[in-house]
Amino acid sequence: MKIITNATVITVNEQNEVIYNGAVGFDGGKITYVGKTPEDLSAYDEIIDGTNKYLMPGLINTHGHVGMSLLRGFADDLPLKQWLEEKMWPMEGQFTKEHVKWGTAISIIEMIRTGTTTFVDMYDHMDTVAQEVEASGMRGVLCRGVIGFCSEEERQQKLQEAASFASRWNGAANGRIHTMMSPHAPYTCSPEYIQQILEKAIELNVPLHIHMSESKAEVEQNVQDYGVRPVAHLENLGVFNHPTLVAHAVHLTDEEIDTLAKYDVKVAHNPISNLKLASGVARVPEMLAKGVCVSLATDSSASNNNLNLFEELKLAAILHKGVSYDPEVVPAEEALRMATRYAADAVFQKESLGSLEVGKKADMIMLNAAQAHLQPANDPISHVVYAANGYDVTDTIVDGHFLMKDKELITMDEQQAIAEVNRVFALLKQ
Ligand SMILES: Nc1ncnc2c1ncn2[C@@H]1O[C@H](CSCC[C@H]([NH3+])C(=O)O)[C@@H](O)[C@H]1O
Ligand SMILES: [Zn+2]
Repeated sequence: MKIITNATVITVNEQNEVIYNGAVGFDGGKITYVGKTPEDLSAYDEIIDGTNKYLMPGLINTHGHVGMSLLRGFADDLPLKQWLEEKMWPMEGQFTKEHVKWGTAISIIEMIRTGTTTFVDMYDHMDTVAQEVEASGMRGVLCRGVIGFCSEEERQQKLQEAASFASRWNGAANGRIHTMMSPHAPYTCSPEYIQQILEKAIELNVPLHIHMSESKAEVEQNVQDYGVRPVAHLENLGVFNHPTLVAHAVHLTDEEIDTLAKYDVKVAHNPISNLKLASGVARVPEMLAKGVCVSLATDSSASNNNLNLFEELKLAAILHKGVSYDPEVVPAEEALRMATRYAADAVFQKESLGSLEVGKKADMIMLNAAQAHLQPANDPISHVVYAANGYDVTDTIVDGHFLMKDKELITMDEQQAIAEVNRVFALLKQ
């Protein structure tokens, strides 16, 4: 049994408790104690001093494409459609396993360094992504995303690949890997294809993950092609009768927000990506007010351009205040829940992730609180959301194992990943 002692514990439990001089005990990957630092520590065989540290749940990034870190800085300042069709897809078409391996490796390193302990990934070459998750000790919710712009034969082959991936890796890596099925978007998959993917998801009993209502142009195109907006389109196809996580949900009417609430559709909010691609600003306060589960995500490093979820945490808390002229929307505690508790719900693991509570997985991070920019030490939650940044994280623990200890990476070779990602990027034709 291990215990971290003398820390400021930000539990993100139902009561939003902060425990000063707190401690978290854990054993076999699970949390066994949360409370004040006990007088008697004789039951523990490892005692980790958390003095001057914030100890909190690891952040959960609910949407992204980690292989795309290879395209960081490759094509900036374009609108979504042009960016995808002219820049991303031609480059991704050349990706081999090796590209995805090293794009994934630098992403995982960045996430470990900035306090993310679980990430959702929609991509291809997913065996490679899953192997990196397994080797790194991270937690992943992974799916082989499929785009239907190809021959029927290729579409069926992609569907088989996605289903085979989802069934082989679900529960792998000591339960650290969960899987989903994923039609890329309503504008890249026909209704028939979406239904076939949905049927597989039902058969395999895994959730569905899809991009939805990201840009105004997408919504208009959907109305032209199918006579309805994307939400009604997916509702009509039966998608929302199945557990579903949608990415973006930027352009929504009041009725569409009601629909998402009614079916308990989970939302991954990607504020930086949506701003950078000029897609717009999601109606997060309205969604939260109606009880929609809204979580935070980075999207990929090609549209962000990093995977530091602390940036989303702050932006989600301030952006919606500015847009609504209401400083009371998305308060700090709510933003923090969107990156932890609600995100655990968004990946259908709310029983085991998202807060520091006895019985949950020991996925947690520590931040160095003894720094000038985190003084005076008066409100830890405010500081974590508004003043801290991802590189204040000193320790990252997943399933009870340290992936970073005192800023030192335990499972990943950063120098090798830096060298390899540059080598394989140079192999691509631009
Ligand atoms: N913000 C975004 N909106 C829509 N699609 C995106 C976004 N960011 C990345 N993508 C794309 O999402 C896809 C992930 S799914 C992979 C699809 C696969 N290559 C196939 O052809 O079947 C990638 O092709 C990305 O370029
Ligand atoms: Zn995406």
